[in-house]
Amino acid sequence: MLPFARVSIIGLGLIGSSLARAIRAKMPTVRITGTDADPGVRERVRELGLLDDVADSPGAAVVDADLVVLAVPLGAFAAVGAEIAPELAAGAVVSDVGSAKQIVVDSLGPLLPETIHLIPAHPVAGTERSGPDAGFPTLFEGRWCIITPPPGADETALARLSEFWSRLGSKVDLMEPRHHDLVLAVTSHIPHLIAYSIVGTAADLEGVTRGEVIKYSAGGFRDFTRIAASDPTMWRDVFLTNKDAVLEVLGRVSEDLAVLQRAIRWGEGDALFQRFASSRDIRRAIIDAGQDTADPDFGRQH
Ligand SMILES: NC(=O)C1=CN([C@@H]2O[C@H](COP(=O)(O)OP(=O)(O)OC[C@H]3O[C@@H](n4cnc5c(N)ncnc54)[C@H](O)[C@@H]3O)[C@@H](O)[C@H]2O)C=CC1
Ligand SMILES: O=C(O)C(=O)Cc1ccc(O)cc1
Repeated sequence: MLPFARVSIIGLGLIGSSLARAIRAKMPTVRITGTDADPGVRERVRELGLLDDVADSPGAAVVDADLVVLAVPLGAFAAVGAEIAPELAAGAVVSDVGSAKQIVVDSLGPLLPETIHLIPAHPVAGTERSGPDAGFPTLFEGRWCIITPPPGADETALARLSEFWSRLGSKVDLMEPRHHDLVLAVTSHIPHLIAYSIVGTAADLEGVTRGEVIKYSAGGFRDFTRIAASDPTMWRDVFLTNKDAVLEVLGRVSEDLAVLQRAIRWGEGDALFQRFASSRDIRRAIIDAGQDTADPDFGRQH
């Protein structure tokens, strides 16, 4: 039996539209409704035929749904929560795909009626692109989905959401929300911050023209520009909502950079070598774990 029969998706950009496509592909009998604040996005999703019904408001989109998934930037969660709360069917599961998790419990929890089960989740899968045309049905295949149930969460609701993501091809892990935020600060949020920073530095550097940066960009810089092309609204909200963990990790990154700076200044080749050699080990471990999405074999190992 399917874990959910009527799924509603609020926010139909990269992740929301990928979710709709994946549900269509893996659970074709599920009825999918949803909405987006942008009328142009609603129109495009209607043209693409991704949903059974595109509603004009979040309230109308969630009526009768047994699973509601918020796929909007984290800064919009409280507003969406307030709009859907009065319309939710008793017993519905409310979940999300947000990149930070404690904020979801804090912002949505107090707004939802007692009959509703809040089970936040984060598919650790995405790209630097946004909008409904950027979505694709295989986005979640072979990727982790981290579920962060609040203390005392309903076991049946949790099991149904785990089954839902498994059917979409994801590997499911459970984590405490604050721990998720610390782990993702180091593996995703700080790397994005460094990319935004280094691309900004290159653009502002006196004595090097923008034309030279573009013409002579080596692979490393090009990889940073891909990440730094990610959606500014989404990432502004990630840093504002995962502030504590990001600042904690950023403090460590600054200290470690200062150590490297000092080693370069004093010609400490051994220290640089040791550091670079242990970083290479982490890269190899990622490839061995089948987590390198640039690998042409990615997905085949799963
Ligand atoms: N982009 C990525 O690679 C990943 C993003 N996420 C999370 O997924 C969520 C959505 O991100 P994307 O799909 O990438 O962004 P996106 O920009 O492609 O789509 C977001 C959509 O939400 C809509 N929206 C904004 N405020 C709204 C509101 N109040 N009511 C209804 N719709 C509203 C926008 O019009 C837009 O179409 C974010 O919370 C992000 O943290 C999670 C995993 C990966
Ligand atoms: O495109 C990339 O490199 C990403 O890192 C995608 C991504 C962005 C945000 C998430 O919460 C999860 C994955």
